[in-house]
Amino acid sequence: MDATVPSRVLYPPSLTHIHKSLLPCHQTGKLMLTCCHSSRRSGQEHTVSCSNQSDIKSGVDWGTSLCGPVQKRNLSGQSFCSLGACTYPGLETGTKSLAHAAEEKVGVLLLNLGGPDTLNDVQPFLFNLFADPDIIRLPRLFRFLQRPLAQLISVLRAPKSKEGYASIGGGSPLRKITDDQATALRNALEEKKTPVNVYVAMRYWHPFTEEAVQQIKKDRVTKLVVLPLYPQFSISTTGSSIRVLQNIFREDPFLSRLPVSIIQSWYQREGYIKSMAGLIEKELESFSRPEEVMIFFSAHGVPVSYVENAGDPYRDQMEECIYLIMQELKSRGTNNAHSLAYQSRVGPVQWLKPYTDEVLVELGQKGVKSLLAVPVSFVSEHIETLEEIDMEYKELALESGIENWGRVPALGCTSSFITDLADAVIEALPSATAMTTSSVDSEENDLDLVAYAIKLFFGSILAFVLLFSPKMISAFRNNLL
Ligand SMILES: C=CC1=C(C)c2cc3[nH]c(cc4nc(cc5[nH]c(cc1n2)c(C)c5CCC(=O)O)C(CCC(=O)O)=C4C)c(C)c3C=C
Ligand SMILES: [Fe+2]
Repeated sequence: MDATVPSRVLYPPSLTHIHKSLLPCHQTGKLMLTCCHSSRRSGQEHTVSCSNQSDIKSGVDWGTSLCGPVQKRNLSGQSFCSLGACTYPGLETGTKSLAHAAEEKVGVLLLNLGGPDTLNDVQPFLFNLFADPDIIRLPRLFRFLQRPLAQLISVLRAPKSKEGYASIGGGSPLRKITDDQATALRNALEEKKTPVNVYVAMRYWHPFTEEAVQQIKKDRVTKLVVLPLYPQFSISTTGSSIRVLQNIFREDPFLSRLPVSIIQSWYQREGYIKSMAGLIEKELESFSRPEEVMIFFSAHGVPVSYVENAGDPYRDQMEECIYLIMQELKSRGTNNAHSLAYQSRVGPVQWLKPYTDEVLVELGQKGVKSLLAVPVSFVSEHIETLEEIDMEYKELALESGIENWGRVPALGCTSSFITDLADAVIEALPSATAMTTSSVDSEENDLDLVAYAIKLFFGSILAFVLLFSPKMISAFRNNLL
């Protein structure tokens, strides 16, 4: 890694920062927010998203505030973003006196998805997930339908999801694994002479983000590092959790002044890449002819529109991540063939391709005999590794002619990985600044009752038409919901 890289840590995407980065778009001339993200495919730095001002207000289009205005590229081809330091009146950043530093109480907030603890939790968990406007992105006119739609989809999907959770022991293992990671991270930071409190904030199940934030307030934390447990950024995961955090922080006088540093993604960190390469190498050894094994990266998908319309950097980051892991393996003398596909699609829209199930069948038909599946978008075991990969995809692969199947375990508490997360936290600390916001959102929230009634009327008609559209009906038939 290039030692001259100033920081890979991003500041909280506050509206203050967003306004600073409004620029006229060279294509349309409209005022646009820019988010820089370099791509390995082009080999050059380029801007992947331009979103117009109305999108900013919606609070949904996370393409707008992913990286901030400045992005640089280091010599080894990795991308990072940086923003100028943003100080808040009355709060010094970086140069604290020794006496002040002694009173410091650092918190680390781990962001994760959460999962149902029992089968009874499955439907309410799914409701929380589908009620998230970053998961089902309805046009503004239909936003009032979010909760009824979430209720409907969660009830329809619950039986299928319950079967999945039943087959992995009756609930999600996410809470326990995340708690273990929190403990391991606290210990690793203690060893590095950085004592911290670690908090867990789940997006869709307990402990909810609100619960974690209340604890942070109670503990009078003086500086906070926000660390998502997703290596790559997506609007639907890290973006969604940060939006919730921003909403909570905006309303609270203590929290809105708390210096915060948000690590938005860390897929390019050396420790993570090396840890992944280590797990892959180890698992390859369990095959009788390791050099003939296809390394098959399977990432959780997102709808294509997130990447192509909303500027989600997820696909670019995923491809860069795979590139870096393969480079690391090559440098260790492992030159296996590899491929990347996307799993776990839900609903009647197009998701990132190629789809994992289709690629497995194709590989089998092409004569691939040995395959090592590598889950790459998440660092814990969960339903999509334990059920979807280990059961469904394994069965499909074997039926398709693949004879030798293996799967790399999720990183979990692998010590080199946890140590690297601890380093990421330490690197993030100096850039903590207050999350500041403007009043743009509250102006927008002023309710116009007449407009609301009109929206409700036409929206209901359209929702009815949509729900019974051929696409929706075929999604039900094909078991995609
Ligand atoms: C990087 C990881 C993830 C992305 C991106 C993501 C997007 C995304 N997910 C859904 C719908 C569902 N996800 C579900 C479970 C689930 N999703 C992730 C990770 C990502 N999701 C994890 C780790 C889990 C498992 C949690 C657990 O309990 O172990 C589910 C519920 C399970 C099921 O019924 O299949 C749904 C539904 C969408 C729509 C989406 C992007 C828009
Ligand atoms: Fe998901």
